[in-house]
Amino acid sequence: MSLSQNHFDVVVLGGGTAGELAAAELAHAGRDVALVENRLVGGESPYFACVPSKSLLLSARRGETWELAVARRDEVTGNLDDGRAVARLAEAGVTVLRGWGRITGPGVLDVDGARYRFTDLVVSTGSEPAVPAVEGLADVPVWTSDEALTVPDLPRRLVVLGGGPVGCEMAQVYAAFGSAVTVVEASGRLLTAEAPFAGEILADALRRMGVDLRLGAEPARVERGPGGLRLWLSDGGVLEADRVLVAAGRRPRVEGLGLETLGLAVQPGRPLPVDATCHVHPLGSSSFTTETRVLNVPRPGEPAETEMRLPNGMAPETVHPNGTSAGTHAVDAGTGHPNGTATATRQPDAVGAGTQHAEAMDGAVEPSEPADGGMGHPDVADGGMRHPDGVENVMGHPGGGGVWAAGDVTGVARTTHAARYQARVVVANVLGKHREADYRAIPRVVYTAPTVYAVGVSPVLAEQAGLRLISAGFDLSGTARAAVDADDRGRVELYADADRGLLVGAAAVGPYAEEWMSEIALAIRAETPLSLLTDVVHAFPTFGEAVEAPLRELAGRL
Ligand SMILES: Cc1cc2nc3c(=O)[nH]c(=O)nc-3n(C[C@H](O)[C@H](O)[C@H](O)COP(=O)(O)OP(=O)(O)OC[C@H]3O[C@@H](n4cnc5c(N)ncnc54)[C@H](O)[C@@H]3O)c2cc1C
Ligand SMILES: NC(=O)c1ccc[n+]([C@@H]2O[C@H](COP(=O)([O-])OP(=O)(O)OC[C@H]3O[C@@H](n4cnc5c(N)ncnc54)[C@H](O)[C@@H]3O)[C@@H](O)[C@H]2O)c1
Repeated sequence: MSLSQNHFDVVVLGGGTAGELAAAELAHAGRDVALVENRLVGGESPYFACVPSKSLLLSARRGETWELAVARRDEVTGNLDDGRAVARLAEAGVTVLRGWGRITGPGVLDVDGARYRFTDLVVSTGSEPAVPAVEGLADVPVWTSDEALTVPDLPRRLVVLGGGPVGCEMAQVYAAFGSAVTVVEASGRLLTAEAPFAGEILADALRRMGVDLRLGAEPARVERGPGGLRLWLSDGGVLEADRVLVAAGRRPRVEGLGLETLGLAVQPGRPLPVDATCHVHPLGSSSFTTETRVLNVPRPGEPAETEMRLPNGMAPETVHPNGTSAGTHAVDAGTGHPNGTATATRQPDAVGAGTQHAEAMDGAVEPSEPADGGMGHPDVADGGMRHPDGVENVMGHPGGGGVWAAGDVTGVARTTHAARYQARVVVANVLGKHREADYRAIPRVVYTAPTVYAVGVSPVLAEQAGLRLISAGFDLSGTARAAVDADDRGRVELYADADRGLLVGAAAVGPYAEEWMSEIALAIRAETPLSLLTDVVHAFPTFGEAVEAPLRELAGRL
């Protein structure tokens, strides 16, 4: 039972991929949950990011017209109507609070002037585009991916700032439909975080489409010229454009949330630091770095982070040894919503009447983020335990409640699948079933043609972390499938940790690499011995056969 009429067991701040999933699963598990969303329930992925970009890329591959591509894109994004998503949450028993949510003190939430109370808080506020400080840029109309993926315009000349995943996908889309595209990338190559061969093959594919790549340059100044926009580059080049698309990275959304009132030292544009359970720590108290998250091994000179490791053979979800009786949390798991009706009459403190429930219940088209989209049945059992490590100090609740975070706001992995994974970790821990995230094998995919797939440790990361890698590669042109498909662009590289004798990373460029490389993600995550991997038989003729030779080579060298 709730402590009072305006009290929720859990408030989920931000209703994107992570928030939607966490809210639905916690409600399924019987918790009294409110989800606060300022824009569209579903967040970036179904409306402004993954789904529209993949739809446009597919239309480009099929050779459709721009008009057809835009119509198809708008259909799969449900014409930006989140009614169906809201209805699904209501059915799960989640109260959707529309507006900007802000924490005003321990256990207190303000949503546009209405006040609520809560025990646990899940921060899933996502990220926003980072706009570089370039003279004149703020004075001219620019696109971010939000506009590039929602408007019907096809600029004649498009300059894309940034050659990361967003910049490369968008450059390919607009070039395919006829825009004259220039990509300005500050570093010397595309996809700088990945193995160099990946960016090189992609650069070649984009150049063949007519994309002008200005690598190692950045804009120094932008201004309106007589016939459009003019950009002066750091390398002396000058570009004319009708539109500038900023794809220069994203910043975790941590400002204006009131997290400081919980004792959290929020830094603008910096991720909320979380531990392996996705529990938020005050800055400085967490020693986790991106490198150690991905590597799960200590960097030279760093103490081992045993929390992040999984003992051999142990499943990732384990019951915490201390977790069986720590809870004095005032939640009655038996009073959840049988079918979503219980939340419809909730009154906020500052609002006298009216419902705070989902607004738009009758949306037309289902945004097509695949699979359970946050509405799947919870994959964790209920429990009465609380997080054991001092959460009450942060929240000011003697005896219960924690601050958790999932998705882009954590700065970890920053993909939809990672957001969902972290949301599940949060759900388990809020329910008192200790679960730790393992980020060793989260795939990173750029859905261009050819596709770029990477997982685990990249050569760049290994160098930063001082890890000794042994690598072996194979060109897709060596497979029979490439001959059959008349498409021989691509390559696979596999990376093993020389000291541990294990496969720890991989990169592949090629048609549908995101599908046939999944087994490598499993091999990395499961720490499958190379001797076993070399015994796996692949169907003939497939691109998947390309991993066999490098696996044998690595096994022979280790
Ligand atoms: C162009 C582009 C393409 C991408 N393509 C892919 C892809 O193909 N595959 C992939 O895996 N990933 C892709 N990504 C990344 C993916 O979109 C994100 O990792 C994912 O959407 C993050 O989900 P999230 O729940 O953390 O945040 P979001 O989906 O951003 O949700 C956060 C939500 O919180 C709301 N919010 C924030 N603060 C408040 C507040 N105070 N009160 C109320 N509401 C608030 C926001 O309105 C938003 O709806 C892409 C990203 C971009 C930009
Ligand atoms: N398919 C996918 O999974 C997918 C697709 C798109 C985006 N995403 C996610 O979206 C996030 C954002 O992607 P992104 O590509 O915007 O960011 P990014 O940080 O990956 O890449 C940004 C690029 O912009 C460059 N840059 C920065 N400032 C610049 C400047 N002033 N001039 C020129 N270049 C500049 C950087 O060197 C970098 O290469 C990523 O975290 C990514 O994981 C995922």
